Amino acid sequence: MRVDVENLRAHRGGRPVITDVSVSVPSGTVLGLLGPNGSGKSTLLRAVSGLAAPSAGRVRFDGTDITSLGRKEMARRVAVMAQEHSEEFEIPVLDLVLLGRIPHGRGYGRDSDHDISFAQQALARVGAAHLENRPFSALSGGERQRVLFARTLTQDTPVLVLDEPTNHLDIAHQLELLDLVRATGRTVVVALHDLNLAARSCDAIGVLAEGSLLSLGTPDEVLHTDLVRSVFGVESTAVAHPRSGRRHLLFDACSPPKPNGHGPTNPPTPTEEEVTTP
Ligand SMILES: Nc1ncnc2c1ncn2[C@@H]1O[C@H](COP(=O)(O)OP(=O)(O)OP(=O)(O)O)[C@@H](O)[C@H]1O
Repeated sequence: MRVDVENLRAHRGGRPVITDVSVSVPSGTVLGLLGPNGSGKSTLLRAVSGLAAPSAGRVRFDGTDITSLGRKEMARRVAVMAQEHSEEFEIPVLDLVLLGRIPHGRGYGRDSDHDISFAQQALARVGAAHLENRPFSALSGGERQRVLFARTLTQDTPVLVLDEPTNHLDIAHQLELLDLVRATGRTVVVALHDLNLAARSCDAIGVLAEGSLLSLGTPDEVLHTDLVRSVFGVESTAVAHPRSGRRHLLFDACSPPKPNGHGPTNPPTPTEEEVTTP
């Protein structure tokens, strides 16, 4: 399912936080959103998933304006993994994951064998099958994150919206989760903070700064040392990964702040040697 964001603007707390963002995500591809804290990634994801109405512009799924879709129709098209979750549920993990089946007609009666098997398979895919009878509230941060991703998979939607899904995960589980995201073949919009992980796992990268889409393209097109300096205020060196050949950024130090103390300096002429990927 194709996702188109057209001239989107969004306010939070009465303040504009997304200004005129347009981006298209072809069916079955992964768009990674990068940007400093507060740059508007979560706000954009909330608009894409229909959780918050934009102040202008629109989001289309396969050409259909999502404002014309009912709640259940949306829930069959897009599953969301939010950054913050207040679920201190005492309920067993399997029951929490089964909530993902609600848009597919499950009432509040008994779960069907098909739904249970679907949820168990999702738990197995995220390496959490052994947790199915544990109370969700008694899990570690990383275990919760994997269970919540299993619930997202269990919703079985063509679009996934994931807000920092690798939070709390150890490195093996970060790589596993993002490989799994790709392997689903769904259309994915995912906010990430790790630039190299994003480069490894996304077809396209969009960089947000102060609510604007500053750069959009393939990871190799976007992730350059000058962009990293100007957006994140960090000096870096780009090298070719010795095994994959992919562009990999090594981070050195924060750039000196501007004289007014706000943010990084304007990018000077790059001094780092940049190794071009083959
Ligand atoms: N509930 C809210 N009320 C008022 N302002 C908000 C609210 N939530 C977010 N904001 C503001 O909107 C702006 C964008 O926030 P958003 O959460 O979209 O950024 P983000 O890029 O996802 O940040 P992070 O990387 O820290 O998760 C920030 O300036 C933030 O302070």
